[in-house]
Amino acid sequence: MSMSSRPPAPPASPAAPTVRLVEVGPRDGLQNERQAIATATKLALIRRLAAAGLKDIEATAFVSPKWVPQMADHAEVMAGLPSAAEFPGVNYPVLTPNLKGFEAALAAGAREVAVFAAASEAFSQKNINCTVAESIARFEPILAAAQTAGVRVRGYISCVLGCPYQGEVAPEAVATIARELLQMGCFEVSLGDTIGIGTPAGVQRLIGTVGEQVPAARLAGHFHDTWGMGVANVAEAWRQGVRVFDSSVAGLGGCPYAKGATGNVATEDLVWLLHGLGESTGVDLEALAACGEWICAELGRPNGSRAGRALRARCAS
Ligand SMILES: CC(C)(COP(=O)([O-])OP(=O)([O-])OC[C@H]1O[C@@H](n2cnc3c(N)ncnc32)[C@H](O)[C@@H]1OP(=O)([O-])[O-])[C@@H](O)C(=O)NCCC(=O)NCCSC(=O)C[C@@](C)(O)CC(=O)[O-]
Repeated sequence: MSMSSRPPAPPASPAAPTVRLVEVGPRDGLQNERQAIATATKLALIRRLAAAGLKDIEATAFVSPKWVPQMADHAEVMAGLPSAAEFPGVNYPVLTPNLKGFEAALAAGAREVAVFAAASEAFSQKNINCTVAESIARFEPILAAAQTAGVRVRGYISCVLGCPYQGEVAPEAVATIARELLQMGCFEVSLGDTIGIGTPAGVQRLIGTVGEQVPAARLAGHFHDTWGMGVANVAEAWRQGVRVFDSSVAGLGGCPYAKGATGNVATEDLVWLLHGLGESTGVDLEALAACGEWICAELGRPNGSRAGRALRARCAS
């Protein structure tokens, strides 16, 4: 391709981010990988993500190693995180399904945790072996202990746009759980399209309904890209006023309890979209794309980011 016909460079991101990106690659992106990934590789991924400018990097999950073996090295990951001197202002949240997980996370130095519920009873049983109401009750002592310890708690809701076991999910059910999580003390609720089945019309209905009970400023969008709607769904949620999005470098991932679900929307694709919308993310897209290429080579899997592949092709031309 000649220089003159090259596409425009990605718009640069000014210093102060206007949209917050929560990079979930080291957790959501890796939890479903069949091959055991070395802790050193996970830590190298986290370091590269921080170097690319990401400020919220979900590092691991304090879940049962019998349920998700890939996250069994959670304490080792926490022990090897970069220092605040190396990457100032970077936050490394972790998943905690119950008090046991929270206590282990706290002992390992976590300063932010996430509890995870579902808007579908069937998914709740498969994922955390309890009903939705039981899961909320399990979170109560986590929220209380976190408050005492000065730890922030994020809430996730899975299957907000459909369930792999149950099918349709009513936006009203999502709204009720979102309100409950915030009332319990979660600072934010991330709405998970776990199987990536939603479309922008569904996102519009969802945010409209949830927004009647919860301000958009307290919501995050967590879209998987299984059906190729990830970027479109982020754009719609953004249009509805959501300014926090979860994503995974190179589109890594999938959920162990949602067969066939692919990774999250790729962080590179989101950064390209958001910069194009005039938002700033604080992320260096080229460094991020290089990180995506590197982790895909490490894992021996294709790069799921369209923007990442486009940047690579441009650099190679
Ligand atoms: C919740 C449990 C633990 C219940 O699992 P359970 O088997 O019902 O737990 P239990 O309380 O009966 O305990 C059974 C054993 O697990 C141990 N145990 C109990 N708790 C823990 C813990 N925290 N850490 C380590 N070990 C633990 C406990 O000590 C005991 O050990 P044993 O006596 O048999 O040796 C289990 O179902 C679990 O770990 N589930 C996690 C599933 C998971 O990680 N899913 C993926 C993350 S969610 C997701 O990806 C969706 C999201 C967030 O990205 C948003 C979206 O896209 O939708």
